[in-house]
Amino acid sequence: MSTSPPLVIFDLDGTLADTAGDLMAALNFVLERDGIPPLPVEQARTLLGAGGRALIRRGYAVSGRNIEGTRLEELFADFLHDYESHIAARSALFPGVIDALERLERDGFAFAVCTNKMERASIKLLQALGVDSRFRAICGQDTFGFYKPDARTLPAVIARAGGTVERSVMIGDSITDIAAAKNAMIPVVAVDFGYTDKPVAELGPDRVISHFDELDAAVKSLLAA
Ligand SMILES: O=C(O)COP(=O)(O)O
Ligand SMILES: [Mg+2]
Repeated sequence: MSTSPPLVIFDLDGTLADTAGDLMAALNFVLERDGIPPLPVEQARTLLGAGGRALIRRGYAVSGRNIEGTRLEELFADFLHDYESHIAARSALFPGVIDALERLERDGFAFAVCTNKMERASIKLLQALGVDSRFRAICGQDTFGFYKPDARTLPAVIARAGGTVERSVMIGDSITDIAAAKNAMIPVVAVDFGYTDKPVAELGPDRVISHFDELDAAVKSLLAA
């Protein structure tokens, strides 16, 4: 008999938490130091989803500058240092997250986080938001040596959280999450309030929700299927 609970795996930036204000502030810290005008927080939509290095590369590319190699690594270290100093100053859980976790927990679900943030920053953010202890595993871009959308990522998170691939669902806001789930043949619910330049409904998720109040029904219908 299996004792593994059904598992709900959450993306972090743009899914569990609205973090664009702090991420864009840290990006603007490095851009401004290089004499580049700050980017508006609305631009997060086109810049976030693939992790901090991608954010920096895309942020510099807006003004036509190509950043790679050791320069990228230096900027990434400075970005992370700045970001971690104000990690939840302008960040908050999206409405209904806590209530949804409590309802699903009462129904026997367990939870994990799979993000392309660094693991340390992810844990620090979830601690600051008061929810870290609710997750059986908090996995970041540097946790396994591969990351979303690599097909191995979600199975690795599931193994760490003590779940099974057959009874897991991914919740995310971007093409990266939807591709990671499809690559691992795991059903995926997209939230439509996160960071994506293309509407998530066009990216082929199994369900789309606009509020966490709709999460339970979406997850249960996918696991029953
Ligand atoms: O912020 C990013 O670029 C990635 O973070 P996410 O995987 O939690 O969305
Ligand atoms: Mg995201």
